[in-house]
Parts: sequence; structure tokens; C-alpha cells
Amino acid sequence: MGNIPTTVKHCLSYEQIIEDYPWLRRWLQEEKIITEHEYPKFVKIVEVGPRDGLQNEKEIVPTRVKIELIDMLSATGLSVIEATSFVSSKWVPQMADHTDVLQGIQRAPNVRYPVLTPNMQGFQDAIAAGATEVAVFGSASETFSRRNINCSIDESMLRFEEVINAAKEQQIPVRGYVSCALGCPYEGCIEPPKVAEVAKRMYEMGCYEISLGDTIGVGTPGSMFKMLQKVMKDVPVDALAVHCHDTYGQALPNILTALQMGVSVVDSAVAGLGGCPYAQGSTGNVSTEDVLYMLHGMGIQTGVNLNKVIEAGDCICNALGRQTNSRVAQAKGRTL
Ligand SMILES: CC(C)(COP(=O)([O-])OP(=O)([O-])OC[C@H]1O[C@@H](n2cnc3c(N)ncnc32)[C@H](O)[C@@H]1OP(=O)([O-])[O-])[C@@H](O)C(=O)NCCC(=O)NCCSC(=O)C[C@@](C)(O)CC(=O)[O-]
Repeated sequence: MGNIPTTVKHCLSYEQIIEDYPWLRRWLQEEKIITEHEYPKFVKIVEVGPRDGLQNEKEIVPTRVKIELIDMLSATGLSVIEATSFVSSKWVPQMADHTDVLQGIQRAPNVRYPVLTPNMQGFQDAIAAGATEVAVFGSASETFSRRNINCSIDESMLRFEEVINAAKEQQIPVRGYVSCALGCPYEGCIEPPKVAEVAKRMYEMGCYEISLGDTIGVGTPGSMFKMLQKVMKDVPVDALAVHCHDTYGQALPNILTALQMGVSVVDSAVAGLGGCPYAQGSTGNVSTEDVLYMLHGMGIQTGVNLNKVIEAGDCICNALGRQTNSRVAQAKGRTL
């Protein structure tokens, strides 16, 4: 509960009064005399480590390491693990083994393994490899769209429409990303109406969920609030996810802001791996371990076992020969 006027504070039973009179609570909230956040009771974590986390690694990560990582993550209680991308290996060499990864993992019954498919070629290859869920990825920045997927926003929408229509025929669910939702490495500030427009187009085409990406991690709770406020007018909050990179150390407060606004799907990467190859300066995703620690500490359920995620993080960090970016894993002394 936020700013309560002194007079009200002095009334010892004000909490009881507003409990007894819901209309009074509503009025106090509308007038911004009190602020109250209702956090979701359950948050779905979308683990993007094996894809977003590894796509930018300079040394090619062996396929067996990727498979081992996904298999370990599959045993943590996560319900969604983004496994790989069906993109051009000339553009992103690290994801060239997509088929072997997808076919090599032990699929757990309650886990979904979406893969990125930017166009029909990617979609067809993904389906041939056994994908049962895909994601298309657009951008709210015209320049980023061209740098990332070599086409304008409008052209990307035509490609996505084709993918989504083909996916519908096969009952394949499609997730959508909107990159640069809080800033672009080339254009700087991106206005919330542009984010809302792209998110709305992708949602109306048939994406069941729209993940709003702070691709270079420049957002703050202020910009997250303004952006979500605008997007939520066009896309139902139940269909929104946030995807935060932690470049400026703002990922957790940004996620908290999104939760306060009703978002209940959060993307994160084990050990805070990651970064987009077409977003210079972008550091890792927010770490799954840190998100879990925060959510569990708030009494929000995730169904995910934090210790098991830390173990998976240890394993991939050992394979990559580097220290985890997760503050929680570091605090637990599980550094290299
Ligand atoms: C999108 C393309 C493929 C267009 O690439 P293009 O060069 O414009 O495609 P094209 O249609 O002109 O074809 C040129 C060549 O690419 C091939 N090609 C065409 N499509 C595919 C495909 N699907 N898979 C494999 N090969 C493909 C095609 O067969 C042809 O081969 P060639 O005849 O020259 O030998 C390219 O730009 C690309 O692969 N970009 C990589 C994008 C990417 O993976 N970015 C990182 C992920 S996005 C991200 O990280 C952000 C996110 C999602 O995490 C959220 C956030 O943080 O904001």
C-alpha cells in the first residue's frame, strides 16, 4: 500500500474500513490515494537459454552440450524451453545444428520446445525436424528488423503471416516476439505506439503470446510501465510476456513492474546467458535463477526447482569455461 494521507493513517482501522467497503477501496485506488498491486499467483517461465543464450557464443558450442543442457532443464519443472532456431547458418552459425539438437533431446511429457522460424523455409525445416511449436520474431524498430532478418517490418509481417497460416493448418502454436520494445541499438528510443502496433499485428495474425523484448536492456521501470500501458490497450495482458536483457541491471525491476501490471509470463535464460548477434552491446538475458529467487520470495509459484536450474547453469558454465551471470548462483557459491 502506497501513499496514505496522514489523516487516514491516524485512523487505526482504515485497513478494516477499506476491507469492509470495496467501493471505498476502488475510489482510493482511482484517486491514487492508495496503490495496491495484485501480483499473479503463478508465473510461467519461458527458458530461452539454449537458443537466445547460446546463439551469440563465439566458439561453436558442441551439439551434445546443448542437448545435455536442454535435458537438464527439462528435469527442473520448466514448462517451456526454447530449443534452437531455424535461421540461416550464414547469419547465425551457432544455431546450424538445429535439427540435431531438436532430434537429440529427450522430450519430457509436460515440456514444450518452441524453435524460432523467421520465414517459410525455417518453418518447413523446423516441422521436418519434429518441431511442435514455433516462434516468429519481429521488431518495433525498422533498422533492427533489416539488420536482424534482412527485411522491413511490413515485409516481415507478410512472412510471418505465411508462417502463421501454415502453422494453423497443422495446429502448431506460434509465439511472437517484438524486439526493441524499450529501445533500439540503431535508432535509440522507440515510441510505445510503434511497439503496440507491431504487437497488435502479430497478435491479430494468430500468435498466441507476444513477448516484448528489451533487446539491449536499456529499459527502466518507467519506460516498461509506459510501453506496457500502451500495448495492453491492444493486446490482452494474458497474452503478453516480457523478455528482458540485463545490460543496465534493470531486468528484475522491469519484470516486477510488468508483474504489477498483470503480466504473468517471463522469459529468462539459465545462468544469464545470451545476447542478440544483431544488437551490439546487448548482454545476457535476465537469469532464470534470479527471476525464480525473486518470484518464490514473493510467494509466486512457478513450478520450477531453483536448485536444479542452478545445477544446469553450473553445467553449461563449466562447458563454456565461464562464470555464471546469475547473482543467485554466485551467492550460493556455485561459481567456476
Ligand atoms: C531471416 C533470414 C533467414 C533471411 O535471410 P535472407 O538472406 O534475407 O534470406 P533469403 O530469403 O534472401 O535467402 C538467402 C539465403 O538464405 C537461405 N535461407 C533463407 N531462410 C533460411 C532459413 N530460415 N534457414 C536457413 N537458410 C535460410 C536461403 O536458402 C538462401 O540460401 P542460398 O541460396 O544463398 O544458399 C536471415 O536474415 C537470418 O537467418 N537472420 C538471423 C536472425 C536471427 O536469428 N537473429 C537472432 C534471433 S532474434 C533475437 O535474438 C531477439 C529475441 C527474439 O531474442 C528477442 C529480443 O531479445 O528482442
